Amino acid sequence: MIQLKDVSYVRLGSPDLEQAEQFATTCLGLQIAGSGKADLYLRSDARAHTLCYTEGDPRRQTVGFEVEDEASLQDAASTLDALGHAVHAGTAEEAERRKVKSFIGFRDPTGNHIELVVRPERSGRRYFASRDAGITGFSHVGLNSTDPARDELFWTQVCNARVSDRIGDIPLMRVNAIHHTIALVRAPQAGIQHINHQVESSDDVLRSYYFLNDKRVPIVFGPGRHPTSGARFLYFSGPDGMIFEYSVGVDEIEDEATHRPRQFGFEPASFCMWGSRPAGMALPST
Ligand SMILES: CC(C)C(=O)/C=C\C(C(=O)O)=C(\O)C(=O)O
Ligand SMILES: [Fe+2]
Repeated sequence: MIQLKDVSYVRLGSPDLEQAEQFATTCLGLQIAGSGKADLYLRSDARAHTLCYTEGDPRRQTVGFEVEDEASLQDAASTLDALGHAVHAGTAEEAERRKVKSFIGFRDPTGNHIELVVRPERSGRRYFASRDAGITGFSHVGLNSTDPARDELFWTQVCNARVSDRIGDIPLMRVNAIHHTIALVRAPQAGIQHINHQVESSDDVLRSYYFLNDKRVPIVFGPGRHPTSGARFLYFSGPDGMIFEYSVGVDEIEDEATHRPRQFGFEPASFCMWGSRPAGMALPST
């Protein structure tokens, strides 16, 4: 079984790196960690980077997950290969661009591009926000799925993800104690459905609501509270239509052995217990 430790980074293609930088620093609040030939690295926590914009097609989206060590990476490559997933062994140059020791790439059953990485770099310097959004770190992703039941089996049986809760057929899955690191949302094609950063307090969520409204950043859901993880949240849209989420107060699963996933209906109240309705997100809005 592939033992995922944590989500590590997201790589997003963008035709306009200047616009991406502007949004990431003045709206989202990430810190520029450097730029390469066609790469813009951004930090949100102690890691050297957690988001990288690369010049190119916005449909090129990748999520990186950390595995324990080189042996685990090689085991993962064999497992995926045996199951018929084409596995790309990252070159030294590609690994350097990702600030990791080594990595492999493959596609999940929907076609999402996934990378497994060993020894992602941390920074000796603390994260210093470009705007005071209160970000404490990159925490989870929503992934599109053309068949959530099939993909849930991939993430839970081929990998070590465990379902914390379900909303309709959307599984919210953890790979460590945090309520979820991956959510699978039904969609017609592969892609990242949303990118979550944790913030320090509910005040940060609400402050950003007013701040982003002032900046004319489209708010697509919230402020609200998820009955699933208990988190207070705000979703807004960034360059190339990518949805970003701030949230605070995500539950931790206290007892791995006894936790049973709860089933929530596929209805607005399951996404927000305060009554906020998603607008422009592929979720039930009425
Ligand atoms: C998948 C939808 C968008 C969702 O937001 C559902 C719940 C939660 C939560 O319980 O915190 C998320 O943040 C999430 O799954 O991303
Ligand atoms: Fe989320």
